[in-house]
Amino acid sequence: MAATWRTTICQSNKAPTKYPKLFFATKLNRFSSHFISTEDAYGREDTTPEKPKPSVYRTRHRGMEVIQDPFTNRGAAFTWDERERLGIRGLVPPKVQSFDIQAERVLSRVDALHDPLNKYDFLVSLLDRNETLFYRVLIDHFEKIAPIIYTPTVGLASQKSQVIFRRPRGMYFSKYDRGCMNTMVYNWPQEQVDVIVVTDGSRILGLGDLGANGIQIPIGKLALYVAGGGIDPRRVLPVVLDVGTNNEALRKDPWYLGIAEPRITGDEYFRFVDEFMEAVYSRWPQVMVQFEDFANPVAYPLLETYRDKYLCFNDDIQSTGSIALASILASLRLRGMTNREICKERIVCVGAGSAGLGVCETIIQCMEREGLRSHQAYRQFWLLDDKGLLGRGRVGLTPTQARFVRDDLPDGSSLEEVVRTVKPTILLGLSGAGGAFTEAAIREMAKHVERPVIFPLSNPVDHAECTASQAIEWTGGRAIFASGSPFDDVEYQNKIYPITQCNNVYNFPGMGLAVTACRITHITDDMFLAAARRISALSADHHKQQLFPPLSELRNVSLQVATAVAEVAYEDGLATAEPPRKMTLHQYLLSRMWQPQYAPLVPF
Ligand SMILES: NC(=O)C1=CN([C@@H]2O[C@H](COP(=O)(O)OP(=O)(O)OC[C@H]3O[C@@H](n4cnc5c(N)ncnc54)[C@H](O)[C@@H]3O)[C@@H](O)[C@H]2O)C=CC1
Ligand SMILES: CC(=O)C(=O)O
Ligand SMILES: [Mg+2]
Repeated sequence: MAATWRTTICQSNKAPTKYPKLFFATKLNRFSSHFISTEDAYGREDTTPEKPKPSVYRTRHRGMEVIQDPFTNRGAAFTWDERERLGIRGLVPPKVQSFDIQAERVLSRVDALHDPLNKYDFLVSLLDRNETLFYRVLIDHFEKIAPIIYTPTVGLASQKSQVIFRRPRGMYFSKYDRGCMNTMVYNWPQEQVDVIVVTDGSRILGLGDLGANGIQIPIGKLALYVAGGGIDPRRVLPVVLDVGTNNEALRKDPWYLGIAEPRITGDEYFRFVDEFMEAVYSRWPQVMVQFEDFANPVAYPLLETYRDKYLCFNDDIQSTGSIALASILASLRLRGMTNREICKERIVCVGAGSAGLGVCETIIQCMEREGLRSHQAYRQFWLLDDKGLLGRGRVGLTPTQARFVRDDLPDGSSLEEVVRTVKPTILLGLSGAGGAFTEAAIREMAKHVERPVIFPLSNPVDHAECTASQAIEWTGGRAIFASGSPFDDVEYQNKIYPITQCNNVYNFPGMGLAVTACRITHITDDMFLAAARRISALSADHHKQQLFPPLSELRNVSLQVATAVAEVAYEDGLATAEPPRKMTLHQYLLSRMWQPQYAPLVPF
């Protein structure tokens, strides 16, 4: 983060008379051709998509401060005017390098590195130096860069966080900060924050309790909010709640940067989170909070406590539910069926934690809207956890799990037994247990259905319940496959099978854009359902067997999600911003997307 934070953005639509040359020197770079809207990074101007109006960045920094602030730094790309006016002449190499060349150089450095963790380290250090360039490269090369700053490599980075630590990013609230959080939030240098992603590190991807190392996940998610949803990078805040860790190896590691004590639990834990939420909303009443990677025993209670009180959602429960539903709806289309036929699906879900339950509950909401009664919808599901099928007689279930208890098979039945009896049409994996979809189970499933839908959604890659090639091979090429982490396309019997990534990244950036731009006051299940339907409708013939567009189209998908969410919000009276009359909702949201551009940098 920058040493000082005095840069602001000029909101003016008028050419600043003082610096006419600079203003007219502004060029639209190639992002503009895709996302022509406004060059105002905060997007508050009443600009039309057809007539982008350039803005300028104004800064109070001078000299080295300009270079050390990642929001104003441009490396060797400062123009001569900027060098002159900001006092940096002689502090940067004499050649004015173009943004394109800079991006090319970054990409070649990434390609030259072989170890994924080194790539991660290189990219995060770029983020620390030059945010605009980082986002330019990420947006232009989502498919290459996202797997480094997001799953799977972010998992490795979380495990090694104490080794690769360079400088802090985001905020840490520890159990020793109790009583101080109300004042601590004012230590964050930005006046405005639109999105907070917070974790307590208790269930990081499928890797378990990683304590304060979990901070890498909010950092990665927020990078995708910016790149995918066009959220202003100055207005995002990654947070870790360090309530201790039950990971003994971390506690014993002298390099570990968190509190090396067991986690606080029960009322003490919930009071801690309460203090955090109150502190955050006392400073930023309109911020959206995303709960991320909280272990199941606390994830649902936290969501239930706060969903009506604050502007918040749980990514693993709600966004994952939305994207999994989108994948299923898209698979219906591939199978030549209508959305209504979702009611006939027999769904086996391996994993009955936050994500598994969130996904199944979202599908049930969709089935209900397609005409099934609630109890009928629940009958279409068979859930397994680490003890096997959730059956009658099982003790210790949460209220949500208890709704899925079956009495047609014994409690604890294995996946193979369940598949043999149930003959599922859809097999979901949200267990974090790599390899949980056995060859026997998948071959058995493939005996009974023409197009088995197989979604091992656990992250990172080696925690997926099966690989893409296993699913394709064991079903003789008939599987409709999607995975949580990216897999390469599969070649099987001289045919290429493109692989869809089914990850909540297709959902949350668009949610953030809609909430921020339309000032949505409350996030509802209907918004997630609308997002799912919109994403599923994006599957197109040109994507062949892919269920929806590849990650390279994340920005457009996010815009579609935002539009669907905003439509619901306005209809339900939950959006308070008034988009300019001359714009459609879609145009307005587009105009609000931050773009990585070097707008002319001028002194205050
Ligand atoms: N693709 C995506 O967008 C997302 C994927 N996930 C992934 O889902 C996985 C689970 O996440 P949560 O539900 O939040 O975790 P959780 O800890 O709340 O739940 C895990 C569940 O899996 C069960 N389980 C563990 N080992 C098992 C085994 N061998 N066989 C059957 N069940 C087993 C547990 O009993 C528990 O019910 C993680 O790997 C996570 O990365 C989570 C959110 C989004
Ligand atoms: C993708 C995600 O949120 C998870 O694996 O937890
Ligand atoms: Mg997660």
